[in-house]
Amino acid sequence: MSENQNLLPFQGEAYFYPDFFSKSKSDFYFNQLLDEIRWKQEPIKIFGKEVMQPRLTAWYGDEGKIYTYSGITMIPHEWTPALLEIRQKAEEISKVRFTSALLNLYRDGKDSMGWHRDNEKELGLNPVIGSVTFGASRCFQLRNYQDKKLIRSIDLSHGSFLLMQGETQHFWEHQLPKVKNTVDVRINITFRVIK
Ligand SMILES: O=C(O)CCC(=O)C(=O)O
Ligand SMILES: [Fe+2]
Repeated sequence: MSENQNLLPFQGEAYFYPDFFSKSKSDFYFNQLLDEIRWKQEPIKIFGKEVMQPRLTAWYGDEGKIYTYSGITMIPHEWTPALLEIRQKAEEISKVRFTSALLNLYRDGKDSMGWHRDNEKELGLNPVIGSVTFGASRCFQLRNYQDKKLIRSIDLSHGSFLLMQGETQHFWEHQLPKVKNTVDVRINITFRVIK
């Protein structure tokens, strides 16, 4: 792994590993996850109003690690063998023990995730987030919270790994914007440590 320069100029750390999983492993995991994960479209509360999220999600993890975000409480499903293998690789490079994973499935270019920080109190002071991508590449952006003109963009490709740590979740928001051109399904796993 040589591609490990910090993508952020200050106030946090983000490291990108483009070929974290081999092509054949990535193809295998993509199909496996597409098939066996209990994908659902869930509502979230925005200013007290329920709206459907523009993507499918699922929550997996250690028993009892309950997570609340945007007004919904997520009770985890049990780890699958594939998720445990992927987590193992993510843990080796991240040097933390991940308790939980939020999975996202973007069906096409209209599915997205808006600007946010992964700063729920369950994640502790400086969250370590390990993000795995299988399937279509999508543009991922980090934007400084104080200076919203300061943006870093990166293509998260099939089999890649992005590690965010340090003060990143205090000072940088991130998003996965919609795209106009046709894109295939993308699966993302964000591994997290719930305290
Ligand atoms: O799909 C992605 O790459 C981003 C996912 C994300 O930001 C999240 O799950 O909090
Ligand atoms: Fe996030």
